[in-house]
Amino acid sequence: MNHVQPDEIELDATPFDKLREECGVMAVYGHPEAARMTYWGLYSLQHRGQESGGIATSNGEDIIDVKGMGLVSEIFTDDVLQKLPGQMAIGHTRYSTTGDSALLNAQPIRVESTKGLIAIAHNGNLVNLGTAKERLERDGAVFQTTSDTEIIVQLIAHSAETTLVDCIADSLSQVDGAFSIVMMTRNRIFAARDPRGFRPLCMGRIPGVDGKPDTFVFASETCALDLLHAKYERDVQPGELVMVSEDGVTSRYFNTTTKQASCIFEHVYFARPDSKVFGRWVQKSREEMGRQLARESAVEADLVVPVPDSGVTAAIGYSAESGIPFNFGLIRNHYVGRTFIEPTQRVRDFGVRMKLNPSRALLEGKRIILIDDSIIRGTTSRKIVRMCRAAGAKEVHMRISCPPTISPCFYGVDTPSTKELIAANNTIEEIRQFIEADSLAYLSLGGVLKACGAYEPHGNSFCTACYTGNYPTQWVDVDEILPAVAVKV
Ligand SMILES: O=P(O)(O)OC[C@H]1O[C@H](OP(=O)(O)OP(=O)(O)O)[C@H](O)[C@@H]1O
Ligand SMILES: NC(=O)CC[C@H](N)C(=O)O
Ligand code: SF4
Ligand SMILES: [Mg+2]
Repeated sequence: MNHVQPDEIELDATPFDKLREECGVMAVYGHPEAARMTYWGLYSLQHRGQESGGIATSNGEDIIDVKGMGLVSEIFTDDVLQKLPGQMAIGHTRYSTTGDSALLNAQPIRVESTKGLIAIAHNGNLVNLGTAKERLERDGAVFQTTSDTEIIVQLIAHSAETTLVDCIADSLSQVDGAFSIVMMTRNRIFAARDPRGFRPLCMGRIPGVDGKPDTFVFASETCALDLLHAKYERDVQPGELVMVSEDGVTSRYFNTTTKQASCIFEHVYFARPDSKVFGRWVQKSREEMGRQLARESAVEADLVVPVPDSGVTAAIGYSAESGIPFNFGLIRNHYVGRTFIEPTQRVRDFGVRMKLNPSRALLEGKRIILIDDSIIRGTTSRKIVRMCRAAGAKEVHMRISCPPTISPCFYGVDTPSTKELIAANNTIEEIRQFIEADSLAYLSLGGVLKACGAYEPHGNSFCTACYTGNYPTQWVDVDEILPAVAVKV
């Protein structure tokens, strides 16, 4: 066995200095308070990235941007928002997957190019950086940042096409990997998704009052539209480039031949349950994952206990299907963020204890089933199993609402390397011993796909590479993706 052994807690550790999940993007076209609307939207997308945030606005003549490290609410005070005039805005919340976590790489990235001023915000990760960047540098491109996102703008600037929209389509057809992007020039907004549709991106509309034109909104998740009272219209489709200008909304496709591979982990963990992602409610998928898990791995017990926050919806489904009562046996401190990508093991251990605390009144003398969405390093599970036993639980059974995570992600999720993924290096029985549970079971791959509607008519096709090691793109570092020892189920 090759376990990471949790160290003892170090009280002077700073456990929450790097809370990183995913990126979130927002765009608003045609609103007198575009910056403020974008700010509220980003607030709803804060769970997708907490390293840095930024908003760029256009007043028709110039693009002004404000970016900072930290949370959206820390960067954008009322005074700051006043400095962002204009009826168009794009925004971003970041955790880095390419390039440092530094202000330099915060987004939106604003570039004065041969094709005019362009600002861009990106969720996802490009996987053919080497070839594209080298070629651009040979052609004289000077990069301002170390992030992958700038490549898209440099490709636009160096495109031989004549119209801007053709240059954008040309650029997007040369990059590979995951990109849900919003872009802005002085007078237009663009929104696009990579041909596989890895990451979500939706479009909404706020009807204009008193004969004024409608406002168009783009966001990573529909929960951002709700806050703005924007009506969800549709998703930006994989391979689609949407443009909003004073002439209205137009759309074209820059790729129609690549097979869809939307990220299933969005439904398992990342997205908020109140969001519709890839045209499907996350709530519905997650509840169904819990139901399917109960059908696949039943166990006798007195109580179903979710690991908050991400395990809650699946636990509701598990309880409904099994008939075993549900209750919050673990209480979450809401002032602590996500823990799975904390910088060091010691810090992560401490983080789990600060974040979750058992409710002895509910657990004492009970046989409990803990439901979580994933085991990444095993830190959370091991800690909480111990905590629950210390709080008097008689038996602790662990159920996970997705298959074992055996391979890292290269498409915008900062999963740890293969050697840190517990399921890449241990059997399920070994993991059970490590987390000290009475039993452990994962949802099957077929089960998670079914729960996400993949087998329904017009169901999505998903990327499941973190469970299978089968990556939908070719441009990945092969050494890194091969599990040290594949999980023996
Ligand atoms: O095996 P580990 O390395 O401990 O990681 C797994 C845990 O990390 C995630 O939750 P997280 O605490 O990040 O966020 P959440 O509050 O949204 O559930 C995930 O939902 C698991 O609970
Ligand atoms: N997680 C993401 O979507 C990151 C976007 C981009 N690749 C960056 O690193 O800044
Ligand atoms: S590898 Fe996993 S996390 Fe990454 S896009 Fe595919 S399913 Fe999503
Ligand atoms: Mg969790």
